[in-house]
Amino acid sequence: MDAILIENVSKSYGGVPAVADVSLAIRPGELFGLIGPDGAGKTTLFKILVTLLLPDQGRATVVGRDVVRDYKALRQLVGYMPGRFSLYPDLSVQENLAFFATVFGTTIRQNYHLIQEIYSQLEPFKNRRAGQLSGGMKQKLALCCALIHKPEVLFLDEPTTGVDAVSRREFWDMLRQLNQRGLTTLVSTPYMDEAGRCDRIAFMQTGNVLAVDPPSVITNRFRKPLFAVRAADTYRLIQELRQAPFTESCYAFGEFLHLTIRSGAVTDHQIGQYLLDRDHQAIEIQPVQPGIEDTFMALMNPPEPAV
Ligand SMILES: Nc1ncnc2c1ncn2[C@@H]1O[C@H](COP(=O)(O)OP(=O)(O)OP(=O)(O)O)[C@@H](O)[C@H]1O
Repeated sequence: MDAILIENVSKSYGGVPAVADVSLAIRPGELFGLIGPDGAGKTTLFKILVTLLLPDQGRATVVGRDVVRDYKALRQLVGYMPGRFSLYPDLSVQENLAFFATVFGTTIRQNYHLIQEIYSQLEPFKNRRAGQLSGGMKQKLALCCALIHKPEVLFLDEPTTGVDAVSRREFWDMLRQLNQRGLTTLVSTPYMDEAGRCDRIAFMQTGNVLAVDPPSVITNRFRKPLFAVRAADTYRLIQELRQAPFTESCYAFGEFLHLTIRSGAVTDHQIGQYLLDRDHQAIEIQPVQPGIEDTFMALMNPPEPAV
């Protein structure tokens, strides 16, 4: 049995589709990532799966329970960490946790072993108001609150947005540990580097799921030559590379531009010559291995068919 099964689910707001005919199956014990830009429909899909929103069409089950018909039973079985701050800022760390435990008819003591490792980092601040915690600490507390009733499936909607890089890495280490204890986890993120830490990922854009695979399979599918290019005048560089006959796509990537080649062999030397002919200065060109972000860009912007 799939841990999460989504079959042709659609949801619109005032006639505008937010989730469009999405089907997806997530296996028990998977750490599954939903990757997509703002507005892709990730939050809407999460809300449907945790029974906070009704789908317009299609059906979905979580651990075999229907998200519409069995919503009451399901709420006990899922843990949900919403994207926006979900804690009570005026309650202390300990009071927040006790509150969530009580809502689910349990106590902190009963399930303390589940959160012990994470909560031990919060314990020195247990009397501090949640609103006064750092971003990383808030996120750890929200995770404890989502786990305190011993859910079978954990839903985390952009848990690391706005959190510093070190806390993000720590958070993913915690997710992997929880997952190794058998917790199925669906996590959404706009950060491509985090996608690589999932067992499988689904790309989502404008309500549609574009591809589902393990991260390594996704990047292996990227077959076009890829170059990182940099020069003194970035603005002119991107304009002129986009006009070049050999260019399929060109987009900003950190301090460089990533350039994919239309077809046929173009060497870094030929690209360099094209830029020298246009008086570019301080040119750097190197072939690079595609990452998940490159694959995502290729999926989002498929090349126009040649006419
Ligand atoms: N309550 C609502 N009323 C109207 N439109 C909405 C509502 N909630 C979401 N939308 C729209 O539906 C689309 C999908 O939104 P959703 O929040 O599910 O995407 P997302 O991938 O989670 O993005 P974000 O990270 O910005 O939350 C967006 O175009 C959004 O503007």
